[in-house]
Amino acid sequence: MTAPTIGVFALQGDVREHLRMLETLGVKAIGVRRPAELDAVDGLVVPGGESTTMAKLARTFELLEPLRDRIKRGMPTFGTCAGMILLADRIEDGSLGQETFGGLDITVRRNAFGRQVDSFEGELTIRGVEGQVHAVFIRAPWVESVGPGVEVLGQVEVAEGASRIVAVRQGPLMATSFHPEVGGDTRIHELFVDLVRDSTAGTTVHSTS
Ligand SMILES: NC(=O)CC[C@H](N)C(=O)O
Repeated sequence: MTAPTIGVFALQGDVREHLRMLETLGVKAIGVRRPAELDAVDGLVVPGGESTTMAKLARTFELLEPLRDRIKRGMPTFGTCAGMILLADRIEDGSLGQETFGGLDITVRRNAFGRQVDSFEGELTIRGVEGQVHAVFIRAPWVESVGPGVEVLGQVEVAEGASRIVAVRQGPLMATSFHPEVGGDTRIHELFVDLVRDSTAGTTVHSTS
């Protein structure tokens, strides 16, 4: 099978790190700034950055509707941090009126971890990845609630006995609150590349939950 082409939404955000990670995995990786580039990809990464700006730029560059359409038609898409916000169907209060690409039946809270722990790192267990994953959170969102079709892949403990969801999957859509493109661990990207390969091979992607 030929290697899939995976795009990285490239109007704003940590584009380069994702491209490098995907190339390490033997995938053809391209930046997506225009509808024609979106047409050329089998899957898309929406990176971290600033979600309000990213949505506005997507609209300006006439990518917003084509993106929504591709996601609706089942394009495997992986959102990290701001990318998670953009894939969410709902944003908790404070961001009323903010547009998203949507697709994931989740409600997210932006900048959820608060000022004091604005940015932090930790070891997480992620479903589908053996052992621990070192996760870097930068003004990260968390997932407040998930719909019935959403599989929780990872959580982080925020207080004794209280955890928040930071990684999810729904069919061909995946999202993490943290930045898996930082550092040399390619395993989260591998999960996504597998989703893209399954989808280009024409197999149905089943949720394991
Ligand atoms: N590192 C990030 O992607 C931060 C996301 C940013 N706080 C937002 O709300 O868009």
